[in-house]
Amino acid sequence: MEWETVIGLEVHAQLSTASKIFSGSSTRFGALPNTQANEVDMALPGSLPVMNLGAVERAIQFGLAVNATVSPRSIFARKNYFYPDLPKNYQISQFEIPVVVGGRIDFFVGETESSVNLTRAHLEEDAGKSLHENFTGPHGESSTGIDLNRAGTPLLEIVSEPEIRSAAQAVAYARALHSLVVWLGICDGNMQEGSFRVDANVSVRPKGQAEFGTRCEIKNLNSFRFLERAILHEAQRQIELIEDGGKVVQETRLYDADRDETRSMRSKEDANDYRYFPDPDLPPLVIGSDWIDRVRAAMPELPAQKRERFTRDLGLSAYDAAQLTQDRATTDYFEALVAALPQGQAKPAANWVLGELSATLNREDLSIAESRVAPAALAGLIARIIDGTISNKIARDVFAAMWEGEHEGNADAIIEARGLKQISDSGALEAIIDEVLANNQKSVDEFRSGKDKAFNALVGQVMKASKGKANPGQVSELLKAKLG
Ligand SMILES: Nc1ncnc2c1ncn2[C@@H]1O[C@H](COP(=O)(O)OP(=O)(O)OP(=O)(O)O)[C@@H](O)[C@H]1O
Ligand SMILES: [Mg+2]
Ligand SMILES: [Mg+2]
Repeated sequence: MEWETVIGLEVHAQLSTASKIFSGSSTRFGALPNTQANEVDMALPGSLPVMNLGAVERAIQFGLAVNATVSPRSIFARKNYFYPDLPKNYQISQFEIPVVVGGRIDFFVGETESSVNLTRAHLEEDAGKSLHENFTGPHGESSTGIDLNRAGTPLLEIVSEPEIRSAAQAVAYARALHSLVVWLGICDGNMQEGSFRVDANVSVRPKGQAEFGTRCEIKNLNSFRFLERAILHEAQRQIELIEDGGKVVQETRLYDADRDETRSMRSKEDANDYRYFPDPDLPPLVIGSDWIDRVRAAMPELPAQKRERFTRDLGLSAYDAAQLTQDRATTDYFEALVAALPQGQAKPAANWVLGELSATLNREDLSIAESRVAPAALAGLIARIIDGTISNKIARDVFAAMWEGEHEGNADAIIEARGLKQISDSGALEAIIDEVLANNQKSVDEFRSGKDKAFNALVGQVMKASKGKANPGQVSELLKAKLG
């Protein structure tokens, strides 16, 4: 039987506020345990939560960026459950009316355009952390420590519709979401530190069946690779289970990266298990249109707007535009490069950024902000290709020399010093061509007897004889004239 995987993702993005969502404690990562937990975070009797407007503002930014509805009035609710690192025994979250409703993320899966609708995004607080390592109790027994530094850290939980149909699409969606929140500056995106965590809901159904299968939820995936592996494994597990006559039970599972498998954690609680009810300590969150307008006015140009501008005004393909807007630093670099080039040269600029520059950065494991060739210097190199001084092939060598800092990374100085100027003088070219023709009689004969390939071989020989410096277009013309 052919199976289809159905996936919906819940993403917890930690909002980049300096203090917690309902208290004044710092959210800085890495502090000593419990040095950043005050009476609200510890749930001492009589303490009351106070809304951090910075967190709300970031939620509004997100809502605007994904074309969602920002609720004029949303409600905080208590989600009740017991966990040692949740001192109130409930988490403040939003249930019936979240701050952001709907919205959509557009992205590419490989070179194919795709989009996923969002159900909602709501504000909530994070829990603390249980530390199971290195704790010994008074009688030498092993014990668990509780660190409440993370308790009350602001989260935006972004919930997708169950519209995703493959692990690759899930990863591409999560990457797009990640790059958007980082772009907006509302989340630092640091996955190792847990600033962006993904829960994957996975079910399978026979292809063509309308109803969804029973979902399992794999919690807290903190890398894109784990997300992909976890979904692939979970879908396979469910398919095998059903084909063996079993039934999927709704549950929460854990992905074990070391063993590369998912494992049951607990049977899944439903919403009513949490006994949600409006938190009487917090008034409804009211967001007026004036506030939304102020946030909108202060928003940076969004990746989607840049993409549109790049395709419309610069004539780039949608794919190139998407690649160039994956993060702000790449976009900034590309725009500086285009600005330093004559008009109409966006395409070669894009090719260089996405080609040679990206490859070099990858190889050296550097970010584009750390590029050893600045946009203005790269523009100097591309200008020499455009005016025919050097070929694309030679330009790659010059780029490598610029990268190594030769002649202070100045393309012109390198071309001059290495004598790389393209030979466009027809007298000089003809001399080389005559010699090549004399030495390659076989190719000449083949060409005359109708083998077109032989022509390319001759062009190649001329390029080789000129050490790559011959102007290829001119070589081709001169060759044609001589052979024709
Ligand atoms: N049959 C299904 N198969 C796969 N995904 C599903 C299915 N049904 C729902 N989903 C997805 O599961 C997710 C449910 O998230 P939601 O936050 O609404 O509920 P929850 O997981 O019960 O809540 P929480 O984990 O926050 O307590 C959504 O992303 C939704 O698209
Ligand atoms: Mg959820
Ligand atoms: Mg969930």
